[in-house]
Amino acid sequence: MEKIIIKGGNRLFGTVKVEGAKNAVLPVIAATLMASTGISKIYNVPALADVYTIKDVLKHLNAKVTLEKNQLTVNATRPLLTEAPLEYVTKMRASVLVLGPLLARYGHAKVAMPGGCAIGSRPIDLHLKGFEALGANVHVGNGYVEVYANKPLKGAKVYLDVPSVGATENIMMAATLAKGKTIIENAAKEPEIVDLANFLNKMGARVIGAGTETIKIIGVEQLKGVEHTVIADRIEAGTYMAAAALTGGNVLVEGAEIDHCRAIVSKFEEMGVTVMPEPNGIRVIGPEKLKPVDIKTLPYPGFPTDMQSQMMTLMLKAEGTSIVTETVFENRFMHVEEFRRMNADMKIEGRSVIIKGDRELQGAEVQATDLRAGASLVLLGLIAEGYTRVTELKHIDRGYVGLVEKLRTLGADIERVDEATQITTEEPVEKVSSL
Ligand SMILES: CC(=O)N[C@H]1[C@@H](OP(=O)(O)OP(=O)(O)OC[C@H]2O[C@@H](n3ccc(=O)[nH]c3=O)[C@H](O)[C@@H]2O)O[C@H](CO)[C@@H](O)[C@@H]1O
Ligand SMILES: C=C(OP(=O)(O)O)C(=O)O
Repeated sequence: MEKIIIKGGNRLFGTVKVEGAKNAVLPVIAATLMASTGISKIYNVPALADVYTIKDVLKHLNAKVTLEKNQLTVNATRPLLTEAPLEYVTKMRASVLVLGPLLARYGHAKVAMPGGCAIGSRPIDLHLKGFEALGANVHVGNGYVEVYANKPLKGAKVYLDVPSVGATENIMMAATLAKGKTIIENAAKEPEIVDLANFLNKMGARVIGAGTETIKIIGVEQLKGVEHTVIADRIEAGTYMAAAALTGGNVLVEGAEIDHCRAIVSKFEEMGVTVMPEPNGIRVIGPEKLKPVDIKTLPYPGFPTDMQSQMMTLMLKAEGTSIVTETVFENRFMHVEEFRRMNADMKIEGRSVIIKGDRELQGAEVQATDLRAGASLVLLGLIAEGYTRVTELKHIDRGYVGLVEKLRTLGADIERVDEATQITTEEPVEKVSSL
């Protein structure tokens, strides 16, 4: 079994480089399916398990895809299939993002219905509501969801009950080739939505207002392949910022975009962390003592749920009591049990966790329950007494490229091993993606 083993106690110093954003690159890659002419070239593509999964989905659909040194090339000009089987959706929920593009281009798409996951039930009702508003029929049965249009999609007004990131992206993509004007109200405002809109507009789409709660899409006849550089991953950046703050270190998180990290930065500052924007990134200097703080996760520009568990690691070191309230996903506290195995004093009360800080944390054998939980257990290992062994690394590989190497370069005592063979196994992304 593969494990990450960390010996706690080292402060982190130096520079760490942030990759392209997982949550931006996945919808952008899905959108390349709509390019009926030309080749799409996507730069700054992180070599993540999720990227290999979506690449496999595109290949299955008959697109020609190559990934070389962070550059992904997609030729989707030959006829495509419109059905993605279960194996891809179980590996990665974001596989449902091919629904919008295929519906737009072919009037038909079918994917396995995604189930819940470790952070909540995660329905796709709002995606489907949007497709129906554009004139598509939706059929759910035998574990699949099928969307089809008997006549061309027609622009419409769609109000989202919650500003879902995935629903906004899927509806935005479907609407690019619909006749007339679509308006998405209460749209998600995440930077990844803006990145997707920028890519679609380069492809020839007319998307206006991405980044605000009202997005207008004027349908066009066809889209073409173009070049695009994906934005930096604000959650990966936040994770390394947390590592620096937690260990009392001094780290430059290179490539991190301060404008996308405002909520994170503001909470770090409340805790007494020094955060300095520099021309090529964000410098974080951890104090000797952290102050307690309360956070509530919210859609962007609120505090991101994807940084919730990493923030808890800082709270565990703070002098006093902090409270985390999770409002985005109904079940994103699975990591609390694992933190407790490391002697953390945490109590779940409904949608909140009360965290008593400043207690000695102890190394233990713990399991990553989702990708951010996995990264957070590694963070906690950096300050725990003795050795921490983190298992279920497939989750971490979905969202972090070279986590172990990057932390080691900053001075952490950390390695990744396969205990069955006692071989150090670093960067196994391709292997994991084929599990
Ligand atoms: C690949 C990707 O970009 N993943 C991100 C995306 O996930 P994802 O796009 O799945 O998250 P959503 O924004 O859709 O989910 C937000 C909330 O809306 C609910 N909901 C969503 C869709 C729907 O049809 N019905 C419904 O009720 C969800 O259950 C959840 O409670 O945004 C999340 C919220 O910032 C992040 O944690 C994920 O990292
Ligand atoms: C929840 C996350 O991603 P996904 O939606 O891909 O599961 C995440 O990135 O923390």
